[in-house]
Amino acid sequence: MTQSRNSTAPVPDDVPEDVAATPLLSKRQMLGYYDHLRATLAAAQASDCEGRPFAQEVAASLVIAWAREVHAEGRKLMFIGNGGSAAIASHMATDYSKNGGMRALCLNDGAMLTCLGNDYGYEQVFAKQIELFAQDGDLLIAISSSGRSPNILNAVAAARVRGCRVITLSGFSADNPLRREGDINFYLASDQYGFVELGHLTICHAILDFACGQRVPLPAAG
Ligand SMILES: O=C(CO)[C@@H](O)[C@H](O)[C@H](O)[C@H](O)COP(=O)(O)O
Repeated sequence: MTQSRNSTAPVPDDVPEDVAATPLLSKRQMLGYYDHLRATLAAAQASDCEGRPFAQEVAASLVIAWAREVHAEGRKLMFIGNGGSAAIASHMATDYSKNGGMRALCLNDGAMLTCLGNDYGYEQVFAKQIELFAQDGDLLIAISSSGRSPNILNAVAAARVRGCRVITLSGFSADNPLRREGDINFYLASDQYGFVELGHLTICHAILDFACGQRVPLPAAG
């Protein structure tokens, strides 16, 4: 065992040379990242379409109530996002269906995306699917870190035409356009994809876990 250069943590002898030669992450750096993520999440903002602020827990409770209502009325949840947010959309559609017992899907099918992108342009890939599949009373969950992706904004507009309710999750600039478009808008004040994406995933997952009655240890008072 040797010692890493910027930490007191021992490095196993069998670590490959090229890894050992790379400056190692310090535990302080790792904890700093985790702390920053927690602080970003704790400060997450939620508002309605007029920009009136909600407490995070009120917004989360409303989402649970709406998701149950949508299901009871035979309607569905639709998740959309690009890149890392597409992965969140897939993950959430799976979990809201399997664990939450709701009709939930994501609009990420590869053949559909390439077809619509090729035929109508990438800016229409979600809007066209909403025109095809959305019903009055469905709930669209639109996830975009920048809050500026045209295909997400177009999808929200298409969902309105169809009579869907909309929940948005965004980040980066506080005046990003998506943040004004949902009935409920979650916003994370960070300009880094990692924090915004992890934050969005955490918010969506926490809402589902609470909806499923999962017990979570409460933080110490004070
Ligand atoms: O993490 C990253 C950025 O490095 C990507 O996966 C990211 O999700 C993609 O660049 C997306 O296209 C970003 O779109 P959006 O979330 O800002 O709407």
